[in-house]
Amino acid sequence: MQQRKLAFIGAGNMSRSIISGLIHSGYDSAHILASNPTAPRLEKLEEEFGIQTTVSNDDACAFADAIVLSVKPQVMGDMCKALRENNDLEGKLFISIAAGLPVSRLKEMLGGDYPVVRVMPNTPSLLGKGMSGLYADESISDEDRQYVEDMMNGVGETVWAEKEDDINGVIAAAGSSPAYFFLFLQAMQEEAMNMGFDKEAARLMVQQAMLGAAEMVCNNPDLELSELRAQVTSKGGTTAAAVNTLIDEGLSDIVAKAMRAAVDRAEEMAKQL
Ligand SMILES: NC(=O)C1=CN([C@@H]2O[C@H](COP(=O)(O)OP(=O)(O)OC[C@H]3O[C@@H](n4cnc5c(N)ncnc54)[C@H](OP(=O)(O)O)[C@@H]3O)[C@@H](O)[C@H]2O)C=CC1
Ligand SMILES: O=C(O)[C@@H]1CCC=N1
Repeated sequence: MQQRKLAFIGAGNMSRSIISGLIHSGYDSAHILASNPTAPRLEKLEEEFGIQTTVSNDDACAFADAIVLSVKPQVMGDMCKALRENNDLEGKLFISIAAGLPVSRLKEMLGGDYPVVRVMPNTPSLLGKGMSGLYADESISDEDRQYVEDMMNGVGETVWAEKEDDINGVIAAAGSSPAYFFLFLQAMQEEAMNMGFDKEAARLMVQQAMLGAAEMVCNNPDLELSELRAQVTSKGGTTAAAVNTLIDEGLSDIVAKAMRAAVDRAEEMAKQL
């Protein structure tokens, strides 16, 4: 992997997840810096990963060859405005992980035709189990593409989006989806507690079942998901009773609507911000 000097502007949940994955994949901590207006998050990152930190985005800009724009979409405009007013941005590669902000809008915010690659990661990057969608337009050099791909492969799996709009599909399927799984597990934990298990036992059961199921999916790429389900489902048995309830209550429809809502929200943000 090219060891460029990499700055994260915005040291929140997603930056921490990527930084953790990068450090564990061998990225030199001396080549990573994070900036954030409040110090506590920075102190934690320094302690945990030995990276450099600063409360000044301008110092981050001066340090970096590549800059991950990792603030909330709603503050991106103001943050970029200050960045372009105080710094020479020529020669920097920008990597935006923000939902709903197209490359064209990011270039306007940065005030020039700088190279911008979009990455849509997810928080399991923290454990090197991330899933990221990448998008770069034709102006981005092969070297820059490779750098971003290698960086995100260091923290999980990657797919390139052919069209920029496809990034919104990545948000629905992978960026936001860990939250869907957490919600599903939470509902299962709660029901297990209603059945009399204490909180810890309820959590252990649902998390271990999920982990085993996830590993079965990953270890059997040739088996359809429906086949894995069939292997658990005895005719006239308990699984059939549960699964038929989920199907009859419209689970597929609910999931489709939820994913569509994520895409709609990303499209709405693109118009508003
Ligand atoms: N969380 C996720 O699962 C995913 C998030 N994303 C994207 O990642 C980006 C960050 O999200 P996330 O990490 O969840 O959000 P967080 O709120 O956890 O992190 C944002 C960070 O930005 C800091 N910040 C605010 N203003 C500035 C500024 N002017 N300059 C520098 N830093 C600033 C905040 O500091 P403080 O809180 O101290 O004010 C905070 O630490 C978003 O654009 C989101 O769309 C993409 C994929 C997945
Ligand atoms: O909720 C959000 O907008 C961000 C993008 C994907 C996950 N978190």
